[in-house]
Amino acid sequence: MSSSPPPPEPAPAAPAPAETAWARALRRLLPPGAPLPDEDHLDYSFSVDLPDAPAPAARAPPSPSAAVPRPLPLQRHRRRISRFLFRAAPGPPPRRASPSPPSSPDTAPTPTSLSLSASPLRAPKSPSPPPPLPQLEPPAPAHAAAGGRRRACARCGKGGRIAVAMGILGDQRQEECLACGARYCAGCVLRAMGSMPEGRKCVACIGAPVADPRRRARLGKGSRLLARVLAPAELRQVMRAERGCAANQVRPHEVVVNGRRLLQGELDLLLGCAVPPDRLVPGRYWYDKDSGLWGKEGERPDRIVNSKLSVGGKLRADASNGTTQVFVNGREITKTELRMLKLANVQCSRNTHFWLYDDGSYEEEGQNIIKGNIWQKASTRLIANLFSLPIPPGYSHGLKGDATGDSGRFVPDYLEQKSVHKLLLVGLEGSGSSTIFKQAKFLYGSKFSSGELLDLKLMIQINVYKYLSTLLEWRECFEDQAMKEDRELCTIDKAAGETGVAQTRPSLYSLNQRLMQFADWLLEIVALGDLDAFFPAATREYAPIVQEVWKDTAIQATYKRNNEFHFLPDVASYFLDRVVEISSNEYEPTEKDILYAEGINQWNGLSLLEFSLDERYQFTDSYVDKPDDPSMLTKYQLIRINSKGLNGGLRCLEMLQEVRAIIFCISLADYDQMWVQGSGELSNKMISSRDMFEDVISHPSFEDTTCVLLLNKYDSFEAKVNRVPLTVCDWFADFSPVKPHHTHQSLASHAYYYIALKFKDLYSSISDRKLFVFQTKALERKTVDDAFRYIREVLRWDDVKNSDAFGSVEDSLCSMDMSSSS
Ligand SMILES: Nc1nc2c(ncn2[C@@H]2O[C@H](COP(=O)(O)OP(=O)(O)OP(=O)(O)O)[C@@H](O)[C@H]2O)c(=O)[nH]1
Ligand SMILES: [Mg+2]
Repeated sequence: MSSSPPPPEPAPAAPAPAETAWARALRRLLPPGAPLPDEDHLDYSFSVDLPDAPAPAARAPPSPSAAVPRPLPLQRHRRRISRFLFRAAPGPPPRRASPSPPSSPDTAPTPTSLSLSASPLRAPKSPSPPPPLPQLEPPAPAHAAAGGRRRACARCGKGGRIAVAMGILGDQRQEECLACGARYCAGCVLRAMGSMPEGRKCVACIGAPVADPRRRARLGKGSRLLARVLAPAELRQVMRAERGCAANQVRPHEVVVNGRRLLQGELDLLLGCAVPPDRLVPGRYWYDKDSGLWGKEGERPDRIVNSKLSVGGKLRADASNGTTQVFVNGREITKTELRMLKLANVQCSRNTHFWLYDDGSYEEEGQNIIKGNIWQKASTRLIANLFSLPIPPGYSHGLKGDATGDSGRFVPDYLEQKSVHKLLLVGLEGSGSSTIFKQAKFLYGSKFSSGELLDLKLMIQINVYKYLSTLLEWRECFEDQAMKEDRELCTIDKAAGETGVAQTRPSLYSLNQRLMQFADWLLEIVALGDLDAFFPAATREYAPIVQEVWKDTAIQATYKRNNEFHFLPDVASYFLDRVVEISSNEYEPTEKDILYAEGINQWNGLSLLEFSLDERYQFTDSYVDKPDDPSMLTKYQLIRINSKGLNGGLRCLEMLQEVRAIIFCISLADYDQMWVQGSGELSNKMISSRDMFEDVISHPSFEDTTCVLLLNKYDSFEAKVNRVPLTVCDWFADFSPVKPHHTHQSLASHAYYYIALKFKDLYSSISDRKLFVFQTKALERKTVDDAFRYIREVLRWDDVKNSDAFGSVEDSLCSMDMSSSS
């Protein structure tokens, strides 16, 4: 908090006398007493939670008696965890920066001001914060702001900047002519554009081409204004005409293929073939007739179109600016293509010349022997997909089932030829990234296949043994500790003159001999790293004894002290309670088991999920003609890499091309947890997450990539933060919340905003972009759905921001959904 500027003081509840209609309406949307945000400095870049929980005590930090376990060098234990033993009491109270002085309401941030700086239009009673979707427009593009009149309606002259600001509340938006760029307000658009036989064009512009190529991005995409003035069926017809009419198509002379301008017949051939270049815009392209590879001049291929089309000139060796000295059909390929071929085990030394055919088969020039088929292997298609190289459409169907797991479900049709937003989901182990992935699969993907379920089942079964071994290790530590104390007592008694031999007695943590034998055996296996090998043969055989050990009073007593140790997930008891059921042959993981399981499959490395989201967004009345045309839906590809996969200097991130957004997942509840870093050092888990976050966002591959931070496990965090002070994490040492009486902000919300701002500050110190933050409880599906819709809005807003740089898309859908955060 200290690093962020002091938030504005809460405004008085009554509206100021000079308030505008805009301000009055906005105030109705805000919680009582909330100050109006500064119109020019709205920040929607993080979601907020205006809690419905009653306010706890006025001064928030919990008492020092809620001591947090601190590291205690107890003894060198023979097993791995002893080094990391912690105990709660007796021991020094948690270290705090200093007893925080009572902060004055003037200087400390108030919950109200926090919420407002975050998202003023957040509905107060929602359990999880929906994306900040005010019906506000983004700030005027630079040219419009400067010119003012530029936004006036070309017919009635009304509008301009203030009217657009009024448009925040709904009814003064404008529509732009695709040809000349004139803008019309809702009242004039139908008169100015008539029946729109070619879509959004002034009557006088009918027949004229779409002058600015950047306006092409809007072709066929509806807008809120049109949705208001036209009936849905009419709007669909207009959008279809806009996409399909001849005048709006690219013109032959605007398209250069292999160094030659196209003729009308060639363009017709290109656009009329079964797999045409998607959304062809004016530009210079190269085309490999034999393989069907197609790309922009000087760049790697970006799609595969029909082969053998007689269009354009001859393919040149330097068409894609390759520098690899490896040639495919006469073109020197790019480094990315070479990397992909190498990973696909295609032998390509320097000066190799290949012939590649449209079915993926290839041969070396002059040898006349087909050496293989590059598209046949699922792994090659995956790699191509990750490198954003195109894949032929024919390969998405028949071979879908030839690999297991999500990473085996490659590339449905749309992935090959249409634009897909790649979302990279990462986070430290246990942050919940795989839970979010699984929720996304439940929400938008297909059902878990039988192969995937089997993987999950094996993973759950083996994890039960891991949980038990963790408990057994801690039991040993506690037993040693208890015996040591007992011996000390005996020594004192002896010194006091009592007779008898000082003998250590079994403690609460002692196991009987039979169980002890099993425990020793299991711990040996774990210590040797053999659990995976010994499993799954032992599952069913040992299930009854695992159950017996779990129910034993010694283990239950150990489990009761689980707040004193780490590395045991909350879900351990959920699965251990059902060990016999889980270990049976017939066991099938339920939906809840799948979510609770830690991971996605046994390898738990890389997983892919392709999906699209329903365009009708709950917080807006945005309109897209989706029902008729599913191809209009934006497609996403969620790529989840677990933290182990990111080890080794994040090298695998270099392979990922064109990632549209990083979704970084952090568990809020990690602030008091410990974590063994790659170096073997023990550190606070939140700080380890922070370090990983820094590494990922400063990776050169993601310089221009949008980042959304998901602060997950808010449920655990809410429960924990009242017990364990946030300040136990050194990074949060200056957290000192103040609770003004007129708000109902809980300590958890305070702490959440504080953490969000810490990350935002960190991000802005590294990047000149804005960090978007969203709160999730990944076990609650709705919050994950909200998170993905939020991410969609962030990306749309990004698009609008970019388009606004060209001054062309003020009226696009996106502009209504997400306002500026700059
Ligand atoms: N209480 C609570 N538990 C959660 C939440 N999200 C995930 N979990 C649980 O936390 C555990 C770890 O979550 P994962 O999704 O496996 O974490 P991860 O980031 O995938 O970690 P790795 O797979 O180990 O890299 C699982 O048992 C989840 O059920 C949450 O929001 N609240
Ligand atoms: Mg996991």
